[in-house]
Amino acid sequence: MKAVHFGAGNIGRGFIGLLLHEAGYEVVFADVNADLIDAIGSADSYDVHEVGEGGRTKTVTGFRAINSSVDEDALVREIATADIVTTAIGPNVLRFVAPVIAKGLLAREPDASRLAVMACENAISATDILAAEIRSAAGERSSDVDARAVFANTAVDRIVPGQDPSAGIDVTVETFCEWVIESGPFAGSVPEIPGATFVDALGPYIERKLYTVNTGHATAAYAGFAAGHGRIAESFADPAVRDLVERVLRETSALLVAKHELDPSQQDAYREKILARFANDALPDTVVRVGRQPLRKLSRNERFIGPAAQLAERGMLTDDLVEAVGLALRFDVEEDPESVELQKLRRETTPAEFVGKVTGLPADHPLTPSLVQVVSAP
Ligand SMILES: NC(=O)C1=CN([C@@H]2O[C@H](COP(=O)(O)OP(=O)(O)OC[C@H]3O[C@@H](n4cnc5c(N)ncnc54)[C@H](O)[C@@H]3O)[C@@H](O)[C@H]2O)C=CC1
Ligand SMILES: O=P(O)(O)OC[C@H]1O[C@](O)(CO)[C@@H](O)[C@@H]1O
Repeated sequence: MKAVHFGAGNIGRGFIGLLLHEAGYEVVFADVNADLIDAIGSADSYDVHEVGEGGRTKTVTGFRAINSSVDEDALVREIATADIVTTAIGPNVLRFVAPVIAKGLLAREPDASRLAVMACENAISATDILAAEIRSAAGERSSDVDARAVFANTAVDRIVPGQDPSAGIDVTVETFCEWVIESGPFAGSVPEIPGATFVDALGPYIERKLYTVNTGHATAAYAGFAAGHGRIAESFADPAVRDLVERVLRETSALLVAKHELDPSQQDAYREKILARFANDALPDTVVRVGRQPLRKLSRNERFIGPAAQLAERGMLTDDLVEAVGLALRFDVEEDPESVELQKLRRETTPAEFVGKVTGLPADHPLTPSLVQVVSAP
């Protein structure tokens, strides 16, 4: 069994590549980072160090590596003969890998089994976004794409911090991981991946994950940055930051319970477990990494505006989420192009224009006035 995985970064090596390896797949990593691909290509194994309570080290073997910017033909051949294609490259990059996946699909033998395509990104319906791009890249052969592929959305949860450059291709991760995949598209024959959980309805899982883990983590990052903290664990140990994270997650939990009819005590337990993960001092994670790409994180369906807009539409409280958005506006990191753009927009637009442009909310949305107010604050 063979899997082609796009993105040999933190999640690629430390989570999806590991689980595919444990499931018995040979993993072909495809990445545009030449140094990384050379390092993976010249290694026989790498270690995944799980840190925190119960952590242990796991070794991944049986992989190869392809530089996807220079060796497209080889990549097409690999996809044409693979069982699974996964991605962990960032939601905004999916459109760039779609053309080569389309070529690989169209190069498959017509009687080959259907290729399972799963985007493993922090975004709602990331695989649907990828599938649309693949169909578009296939042009008039888009119906062949659907005959040859099964597209399944997924939710991925494991905190994998930036890595120490001296660690080579080894990866340090937290012990927790959860890969949830929608089963419907497989029509009864899901791929064998023991580390993954297949569910009928992914919607509640992805919203619960994005609006709890990601909303809380990003709040800790933005509040921590504003308070002058560098590491996430240090930020989370600041009582004022922790208090805000807890308040924000009580608001998102209220939405999740109301919308998906979750058991409130189970959601409380889920939230507590996540708060303990944020406090993991063994993870060398930074507020700059977790807060990266603030414009994406402040967009319409993402971790702040997504839940806050739905809460406002239901007439429920959003004060703490709006406070967190206010802190996100102070994320000013020279090396992060979206942070630079965010600060530029703040200087060059009115608060109302800023809210419309960044969040995509119309002026008459019930959340808009409180956002305009927080953007107007000095
Ligand atoms: N790191 C984490 O804790 C978590 C990350 N995620 C999600 O996983 C995805 C990946 O995140 P990370 O692994 O942290 O990022 P990363 O930056 O460590 O890895 C991304 C990799 O994708 C590669 N890449 C970029 N453009 C590419 C292209 N066109 N073709 C092939 N490879 C390309 C980069 O060179 C890099 O090696 C993101 O969507 C993120 O939101 C989800 C859960 C947790
Ligand atoms: O990867 P994104 O979407 O930029 O979000 C930042 C971080 O959020 C988490 O997924 C969960 O908190 C991180 O570990 C992740 O890298």
